Amino acid sequence: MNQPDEIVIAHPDDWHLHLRDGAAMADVVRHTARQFARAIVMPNLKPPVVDTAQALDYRARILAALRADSAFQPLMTLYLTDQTAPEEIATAKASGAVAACKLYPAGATTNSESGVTDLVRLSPILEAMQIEGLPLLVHGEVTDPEVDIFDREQRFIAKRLDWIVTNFPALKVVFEHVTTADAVEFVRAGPDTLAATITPHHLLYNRNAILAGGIRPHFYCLPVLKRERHRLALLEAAVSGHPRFFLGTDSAPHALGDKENACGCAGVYSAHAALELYAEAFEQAGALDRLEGFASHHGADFYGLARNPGTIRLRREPWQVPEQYPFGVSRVVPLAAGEHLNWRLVDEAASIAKVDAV
Ligand SMILES: NC(=O)N[C@@H](CC(=O)O)C(=O)O
Ligand SMILES: [Zn+2]
Ligand SMILES: [Zn+2]
Repeated sequence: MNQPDEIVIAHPDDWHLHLRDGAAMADVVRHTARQFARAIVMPNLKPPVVDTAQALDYRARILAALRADSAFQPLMTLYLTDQTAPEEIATAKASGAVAACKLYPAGATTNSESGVTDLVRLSPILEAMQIEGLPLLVHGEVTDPEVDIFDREQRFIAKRLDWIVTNFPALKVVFEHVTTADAVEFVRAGPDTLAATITPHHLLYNRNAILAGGIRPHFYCLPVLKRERHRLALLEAAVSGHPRFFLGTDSAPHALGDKENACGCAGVYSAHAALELYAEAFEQAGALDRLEGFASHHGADFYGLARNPGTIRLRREPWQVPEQYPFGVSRVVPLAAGEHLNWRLVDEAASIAKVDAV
């Protein structure tokens, strides 16, 4: 098979990212800024980003943490709660800085304690978002402790997501970090207002990575990795060229001690090598030519934003991923730590900052 040594694609965006805050954020944001032009920044800080004023403050802290020559643009999100006021939606839209609102079912994932407990009572907010044209981003898992953790996404589709899509036909909905064949099918069969992000870890690993041969907390995330059949369905969707599947890393760093713990946190850190990891997955599927649509076109088109000018270049140049990166007062263990990746991002653009390993 013809194996290219270089890939040049339009400057991509990350449509699902956790940057955290403070000193830890300063350490991770440059990893994202050297790869992506823009990113949808998740609002699940402690306390969460629940209104426009907080989103603007957070945005200013992100911009302050970037190198002076960086052109990276954070696209902010609001964290919906039972208390979100419908008026807040118009304020958010008018700010020009808030690109979407995030629905965390209460208790579904990291820092989701303040999330929504009753979807039907959220109707006035969803109505306002539909009118304002603000997309809804969904962590799609039911939280019922009776439901098996491997079935929580699938169950969410029938019990919740279908209801949202049916009742708010003009609302743009992104089913975030999909992990199952069921989710892929639902998005494919759904209207043009429904899209999904796919992470690099769900494309590259199945649930054996967490549990076979020992328990590996750095592969633990939510929704949890699924069996191989689901990984293959995600890979097929990502490389299919379908415009409603696009890149969202869900890069979610936690301090080493919070992962390697008797009750380890959910979240995988992938921002250090996001494009390299996606390139690995697309090459495995023999579909490197589809990477650009997935990484650089589909997301912008769905959000109704301009595609980025400029390009980035990946070279076939095997390199070893560092075991750890700095993370505020701690360290973070990245995805594929110590492993060799075949592709490497070539730093070219003036806006691309060098990031040093530990
Ligand atoms: N994906 C994760 O496992 N964790 C995310 C939250 C989320 O996206 O659900 C985090 O903030 O750590
Ligand atoms: Zn989530
Ligand atoms: Zn996330």
